[in-house]
Amino acid sequence: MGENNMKSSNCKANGLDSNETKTPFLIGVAGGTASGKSTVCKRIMEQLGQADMDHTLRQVVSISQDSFYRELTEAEKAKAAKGLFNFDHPDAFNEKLMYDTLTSILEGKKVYIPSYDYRTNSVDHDNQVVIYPADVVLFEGILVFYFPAIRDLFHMKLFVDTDSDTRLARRVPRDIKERGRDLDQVLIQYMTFVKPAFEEFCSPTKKFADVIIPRGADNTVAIDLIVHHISEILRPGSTANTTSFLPLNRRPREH
Ligand SMILES: Nc1ncnc2c1ncn2[C@@H]1O[C@H](COP(=O)(O)OP(=O)(O)O)[C@@H](O)[C@H]1O
Ligand SMILES: Nc1ccn([C@@H]2O[C@H](COP(=O)(O)O)[C@@H](O)[C@H]2O)c(=O)n1
Repeated sequence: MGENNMKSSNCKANGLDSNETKTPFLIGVAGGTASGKSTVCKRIMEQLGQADMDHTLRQVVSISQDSFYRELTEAEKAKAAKGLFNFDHPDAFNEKLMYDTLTSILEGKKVYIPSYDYRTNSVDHDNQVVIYPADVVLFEGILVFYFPAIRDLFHMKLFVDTDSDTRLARRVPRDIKERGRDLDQVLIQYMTFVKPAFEEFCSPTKKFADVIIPRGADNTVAIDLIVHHISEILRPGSTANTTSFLPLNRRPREH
């Protein structure tokens, strides 16, 4: 199905005529490294029957903040290869690209997201992912609530709160198997940057969350409640309208 058909089917599902563009419901999912953010997003999509669907037809999409790491200089790349670059500091991200992409998504536009290669610590511009307009967009990452302008864009904010020992125990094998790291590198990076930056930049953003999800994807009750809420938004004939999805600071003034 083409892009226009997709937009029209989404609009129908929400009681809009095909010329109206719907503002997607934007959900931020924050939490420490390996807390289960992407697994929680995956569960939400699975329960909504969206996981194994053609991506052009999805009503719910999930995007990782890791796609918005900034390009490194050659000197920074050399440090990163030894686990000596701080990827957990807000300065490691391209905040403007993140903001511009999310605002385009909120305007109902199709956007292109770079993929990220953890093995080379670089953005892969040759493999961009197309994000088609959707009804619900999940944006997950360690610092999605850190930047005030970006934080204000979310309609709902979730914080995945998993014990730090569990997170480290999950991060070590993941980084070795999936991100091409060796044990020393993972542990040095964790103790030098990841843990202190979590305390300084990520953990304090928990206070902005609407819902805190203890134990991540193991917390099936929390996930069921969130899925129920999203289902209501997707329900055909839902009373939710375009402006009611807008963050407070972007809604037109009522007279
Ligand atoms: N509830 C869980 N039980 C066991 N392993 C899990 C659970 N949640 C996540 N994992 C594993 O932990 C690692 C990190 O999970 P992930 O969802 O990618 O975290 P994040 O997106 O927060 O970095 C992955 O290897 C994942 O398969
Ligand atoms: N080149 C990179 C980029 C990021 N990281 C680490 O990834 C973590 C964030 O991703 P999660 O899936 O774990 O949330 C973050 O803690 C960075 O340290 C990296 O190691 N290399």
